[in-house]
Amino acid sequence: MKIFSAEQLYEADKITAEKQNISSLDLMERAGEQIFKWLEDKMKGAQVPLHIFCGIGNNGGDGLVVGRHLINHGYNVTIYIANFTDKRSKCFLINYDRIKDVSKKWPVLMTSEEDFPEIAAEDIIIDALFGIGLNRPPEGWVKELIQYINKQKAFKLSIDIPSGLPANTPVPDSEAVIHANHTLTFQAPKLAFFLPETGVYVPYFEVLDIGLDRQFLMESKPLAQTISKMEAQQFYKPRAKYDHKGTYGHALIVAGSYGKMGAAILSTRATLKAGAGMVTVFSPECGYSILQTAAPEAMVLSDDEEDFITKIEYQFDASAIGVGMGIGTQKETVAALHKLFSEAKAPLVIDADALNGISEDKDLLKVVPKNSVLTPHPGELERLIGSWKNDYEKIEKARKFTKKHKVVLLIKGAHSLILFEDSMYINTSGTPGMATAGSGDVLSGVITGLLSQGYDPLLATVFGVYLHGSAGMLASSVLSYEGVMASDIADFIGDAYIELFRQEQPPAQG
Ligand SMILES: NC(=O)C1=CN([C@@H]2O[C@H](COP(=O)(O)OP(=O)(O)OC[C@H]3O[C@@H](n4cnc5c(N)ncnc54)[C@H](OP(=O)(O)O)[C@@H]3O)[C@@H](O)[C@H]2O)[C@@H](O)CC1
Ligand SMILES: [K+]
Repeated sequence: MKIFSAEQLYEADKITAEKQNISSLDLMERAGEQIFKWLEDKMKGAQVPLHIFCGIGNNGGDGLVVGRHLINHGYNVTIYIANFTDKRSKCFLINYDRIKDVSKKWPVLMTSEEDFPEIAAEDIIIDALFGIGLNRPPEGWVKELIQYINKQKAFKLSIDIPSGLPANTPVPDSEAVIHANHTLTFQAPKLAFFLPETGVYVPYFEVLDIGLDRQFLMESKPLAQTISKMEAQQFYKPRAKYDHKGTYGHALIVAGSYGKMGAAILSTRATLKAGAGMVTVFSPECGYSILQTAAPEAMVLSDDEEDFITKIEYQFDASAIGVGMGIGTQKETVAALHKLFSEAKAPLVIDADALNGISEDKDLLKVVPKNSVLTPHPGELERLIGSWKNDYEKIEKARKFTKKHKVVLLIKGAHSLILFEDSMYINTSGTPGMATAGSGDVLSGVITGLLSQGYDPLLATVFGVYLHGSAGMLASSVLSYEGVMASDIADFIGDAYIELFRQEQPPAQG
């Protein structure tokens, strides 16, 4: 799914009105009706008190449309207008006026803290204070209203975006944002929903299609693209009957050091599970017996040095190379990486200690081959690109890095981000169960396994991250979030492939 900026959505709004020959008011009616239908479907007439807090812009206008439909259908509704300026939008005013067609109870005008209402824990709050038009921090009693709403135990449903949160720019005041339980957003998800600093305000959201012009949306370059099952299905390369193990390549995994052989086992197993035809692991001597026992399907080459890697030698044409998992940053190891990077003919996945090596030794960065995949977690990323003030600055700096070094950058997190040239992909699979040691080693293995089968580096990364997250979700569904270990994620990669094409069961009749 494409993610657009607030500016693009305003533009889409304008073009839609022109092309469909409708007014902004009609579009607001559509948007409000969609929210109403969603609520009606859940509430089915229940008389739970609903408190709708409206601003004076078009987000407030949406709130008024929802309120009108709810009142019309006999729901128990109170509408409040946060009258923070006199500059009310035209569509707001028309919908304000329309309330009198359905009720004698005029909305409550709020002008200070004294107007804040009592709200019971069982009630429902609908937040229509600010939408994507927020352009400065909420101040004074409006900020207090947001904080007052946050203190309530009642369920909070935000319209379009939690009020106080901008769609795709930094939060002006993190103490003045609605912590929504659920958000119903129009047409496309907003970038803020997926970033670690702002995603906390949007634990759950649904996208409501309000029929904005398809052609405009298709032709506009989005800020980012989310990857879910539908997109991932299209990435899959089917296998042919007469393919053999050579078709899927011979991957090289360079991993492990004394006390960290687990990283080598996990990435090796994940490379095989993702479908590489053959895998050879290169490790220090201490890893030889361990790997032969723990990963019997793989071949093992070992260094002369017992505890860490000092020179990486292999006599075969590797189809892909995954390097860095648990190798440490001994200076001999970093020197061996120099040679590996300079001579490598296969696409590379560079992870963990190999990334730390790059951050410490700028000469090593110079020999990273073009189109390599770098897979930092936030700490490793900071060592690569320096610190950032907020998630948007992080993305900007990371993008500069990918363009300068011509690499694919995968920033790991709850929603991993993949940056390459001007594109950004956001993964949507995964669970908190994957926040466990070794999960990253499995991910590097999956991407290496896909590269080995001929997926190009960007596709291998985007698809690999999706499969890894899906394997984590499947493992969590059987083992619980707490019970999932990295080796379980590797074990469920096969299920993640099957899940790609599993049909959703239709709901049972009656
Ligand atoms: N195409 C679409 O996607 C569709 C969008 N629709 C809906 O429209 C929403 C966007 O509406 P919007 O542009 O009127 O802005 P919104 O967020 O309601 O209000 C902000 C207003 O308040 C002001 N203001 C800003 N910051 C402030 C602050 N801190 N403290 C005080 N005031 C502040 C600012 O005015 P200013 O004072 O700057 O003149 C601005 O006018 C969108 O989220 C969706 O719900 C649908 O109806 C249909 C299709
Ligand atoms: K809102």
